[in-house]
Amino acid sequence: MATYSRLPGSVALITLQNPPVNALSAAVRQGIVDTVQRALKDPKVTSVVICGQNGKFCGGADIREFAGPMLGPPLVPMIHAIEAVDKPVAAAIEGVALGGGLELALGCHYRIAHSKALLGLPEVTLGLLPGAGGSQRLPRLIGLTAALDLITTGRQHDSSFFSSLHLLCVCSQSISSVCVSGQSLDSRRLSTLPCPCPPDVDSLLDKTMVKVRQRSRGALAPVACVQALMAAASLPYTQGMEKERDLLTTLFNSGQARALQYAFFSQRVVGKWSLPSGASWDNSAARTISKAAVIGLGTMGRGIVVALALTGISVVAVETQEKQLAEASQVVPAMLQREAGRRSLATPPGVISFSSNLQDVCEVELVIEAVFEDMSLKLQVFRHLTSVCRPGTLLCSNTSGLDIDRLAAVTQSPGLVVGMHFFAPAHVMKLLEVVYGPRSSPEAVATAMQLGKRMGKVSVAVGNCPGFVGNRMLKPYLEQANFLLEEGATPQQVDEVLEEFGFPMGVFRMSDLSGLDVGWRIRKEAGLTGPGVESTRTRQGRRYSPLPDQVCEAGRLGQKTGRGWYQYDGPGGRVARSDHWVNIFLEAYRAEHGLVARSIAPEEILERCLYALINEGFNILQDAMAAGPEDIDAIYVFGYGWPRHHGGPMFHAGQVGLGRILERLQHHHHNHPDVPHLKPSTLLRRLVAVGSPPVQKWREFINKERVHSQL
Ligand SMILES: CCCCCC/C=C/CC(=O)SCCNC(=O)CCNC(=O)[C@H](O)C(C)(C)COP(=O)(O)OP(=O)(O)OC[C@H]1O[C@@H](n2cnc3c(N)ncnc32)[C@H](O)[C@@H]1OP(=O)(O)O
Repeated sequence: MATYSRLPGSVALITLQNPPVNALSAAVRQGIVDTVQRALKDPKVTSVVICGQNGKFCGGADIREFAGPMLGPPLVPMIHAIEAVDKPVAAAIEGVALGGGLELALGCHYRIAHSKALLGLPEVTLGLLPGAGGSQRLPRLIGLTAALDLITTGRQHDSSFFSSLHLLCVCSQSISSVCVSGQSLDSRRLSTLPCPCPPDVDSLLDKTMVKVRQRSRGALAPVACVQALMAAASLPYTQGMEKERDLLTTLFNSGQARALQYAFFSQRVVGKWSLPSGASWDNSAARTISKAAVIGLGTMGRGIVVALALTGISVVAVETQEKQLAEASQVVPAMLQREAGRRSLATPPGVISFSSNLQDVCEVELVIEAVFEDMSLKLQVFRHLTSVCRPGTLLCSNTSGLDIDRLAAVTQSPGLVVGMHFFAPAHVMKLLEVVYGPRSSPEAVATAMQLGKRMGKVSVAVGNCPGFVGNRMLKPYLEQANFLLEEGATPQQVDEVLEEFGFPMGVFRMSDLSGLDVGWRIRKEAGLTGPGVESTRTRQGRRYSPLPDQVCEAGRLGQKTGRGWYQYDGPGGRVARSDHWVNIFLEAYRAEHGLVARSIAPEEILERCLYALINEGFNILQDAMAAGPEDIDAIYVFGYGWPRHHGGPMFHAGQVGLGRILERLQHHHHNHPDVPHLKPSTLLRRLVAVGSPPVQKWREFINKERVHSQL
């Protein structure tokens, strides 16, 4: 709702009230309409100020309402009516003015803001465009060039940025002096102004469209934003508004908008974690960490040190190999400086000390081990840590899939051991998997989750199983990609299909980037390859492709060696080019194994890679290794490049239709009975059997099924 009060003198104050962010729900819109009317009717009122309760102007349209029918007064005529009134109206912005909130402010005649307020039009991130006049009013106020950047990226900025664009009035003036009654408001009505455009407007729009299409990888909203701004640049306001409405309707009804809105809420759902034990964010106390240590200063360790230091934590960075330590003590401060600059921090807040002595971690509150991914080495480090650290120190491992319980078992306090699985580069990537074992205490999980949040990560609590959630699902995906090569596809064909779907990189380009030796080592440890293992295509009772092992054996480890599934300009080269060697190698391989190459349709490539991955997601939910589909989807969107406009693998399964996924998995499993990952999960079958409920209902369904021992 919105409340009305009279300030001393002649100013009416309208306060938006809808905690926590004063979103423009039907009740708030109705409140605005009513209170503006009241101010207009009151002869003693000469000016109006609109503000938000609890130091927040407005977080925009109420996204929760998008799923239902539109009730209450619509936003566009409401804002238009405010702009048209003949008493000056000012928006007094504290906290946030986002989306519809900023559009409301653009309909006011004046805008003033607190220096720390954040403003922006983030609709594009929800699969929409600023559809309450924002795409037409903003460029008329700040010019087409600046508006294009803000609207197509959804970036938020503080008031000094917007003051420089003349979106805000000078803050030092009092509201009553800003809203001087009697002055003509004509020039304050943004809809009546021309849109300032640069001389090369067509070229600017064309270039922006090309850039946006490249960046958006199939997302509709950024393209629609450019189209709406083209209209603002070339059409009168009324026609521009019609274009805005048409584009918004198309976007609003698209699956992409639903996916992006789901992604918005799932990011928040995973923050409210809960464990099968009943421990959760609201009953577990997190410790505040001020001193931490990182053991191992390879690529991951260095990134983790920077991520911690950026939050203001003092870090002891330990590396026992002198050469690596010397290098890290040069590189890490430079990384920290660069990242602080990127985040507009004047000076990096945390202090880092480098050491080659494990003993130096004895005073810290939390340790993150980031040594080489080798169980015996990690066990050795954990045995050492538990003897040198103060009792009560949290011991975390950055393992990407090894058993947390085994590490916990060698310490004096297994309850204080959790996994903190970062993604490279650790100071940049948003995802953190917080891995709990049966003995991890709620306090340890809460502290790791809280620390992740402080580092700006999307932290997801996951159970302890090989590969945890993300890498466990990656395995069947990679496996299918290799089988497709055996059957006749090329790495480029597979990658093109996945990139067309929206991944920034196909599976083979991604593997080259990560290094092919990572998986090779894991397969060797699992006894799947290496000396003494017979070179067959069935291993440990299931279909196995030795292709990636053979590529590694040829010395092709990916970008770092300049050769992998593709060729590069040299070691460390970034641009992937197809390699004749790979084609010859695949032909020879198929001939050796009596395989006849067939032409494989893009649909089959996509189905087999994605549905195998999705099927493993259902198995993970069934095994209670992730609390809900939102957790899996957040992991894939923030850690594995899953296109956000497809919501995440589990959301995508719902969009495709669970019945269809089941039927296609059955089909592929029938054709490949020696591939257990294609066997449809029991949970998927159960969901289909009860009529394929929407993804938001799965968590409840799984819990019920578990109670009734159906899973
Ligand atoms: C029916 C047709 C109408 C078509 C009109 C189309 C026009 C649309 C214009 C729009 O305005 S679209 C919405 C644009 N606004 C946004 O995208 C802002 C989204 N919110 C945020 O970015 C952040 O939440 C925040 C406002 C910066 C606050 O961040 P903070 O970290 O402080 O808190 P959160 O944990 O993110 O949020 C707290 C709480 O509030 C819920 N919430 C936030 N924004 C909205 C919103 N716009 N609508 C509904 N709910 C919102 C959020 O989900 C959290 O809820 P929880 O239950 O506590 O998890």
